[in-house]
Amino acid sequence: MVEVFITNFSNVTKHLFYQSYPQLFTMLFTIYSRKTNTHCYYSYLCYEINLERLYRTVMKRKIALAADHAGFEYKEIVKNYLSEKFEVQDFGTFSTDSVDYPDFVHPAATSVENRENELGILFCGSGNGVQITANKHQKIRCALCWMPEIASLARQHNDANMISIPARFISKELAIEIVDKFLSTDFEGGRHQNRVDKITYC
Ligand SMILES: O=C(CO)[C@H](O)[C@H](O)COP(=O)(O)O
Repeated sequence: MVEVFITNFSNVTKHLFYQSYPQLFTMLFTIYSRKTNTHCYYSYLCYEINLERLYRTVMKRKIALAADHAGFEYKEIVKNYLSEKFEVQDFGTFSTDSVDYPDFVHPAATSVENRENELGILFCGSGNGVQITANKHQKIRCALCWMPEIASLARQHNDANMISIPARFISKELAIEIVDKFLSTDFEGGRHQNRVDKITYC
């Protein structure tokens, strides 16, 4: 039954299914690989990587945004900037009234962990509070970015799936450049993959 299920699906369908039900898909794929005695883990990773690229070209990429009152204005600017090309999910805050950033960051980080959103962008005054909060999540690698080169490196070397922007310390133009670099740069893998793999084992 599992074999029929796996083999009858096109890769695109599999990927879309994986996007919606990652745990169920992974479970079925594991059963299938054991049953057929094939090294499906690697083929799964390969098609995951290739389909990720295909997916990006045909589907709008999903981006989570969250901010506190200090980052609210920058969040709105970035939201407007991204809204045409990306599917943006705004987790708040929705005004400059004083708030506590974890109330907005945790839901945004959870959505990236659950793969409801591919990547996330966070804003607060210094960028630190939102970053520290996001990095409490096991599957989140959130990098504090105050210049575009740091955002590129966060993707290339750290496979960062979220960034934090210090809204009180950089210009709006620079924030947009940082966002552009973050969203257009891929993880390099290789030696960096080994290091990233070791991050959560502490
Ligand atoms: O940067 C931040 C957290 O790292 C916050 O935006 C900052 O602490 C908010 O400060 P205030 O309540 O004084 O506006």
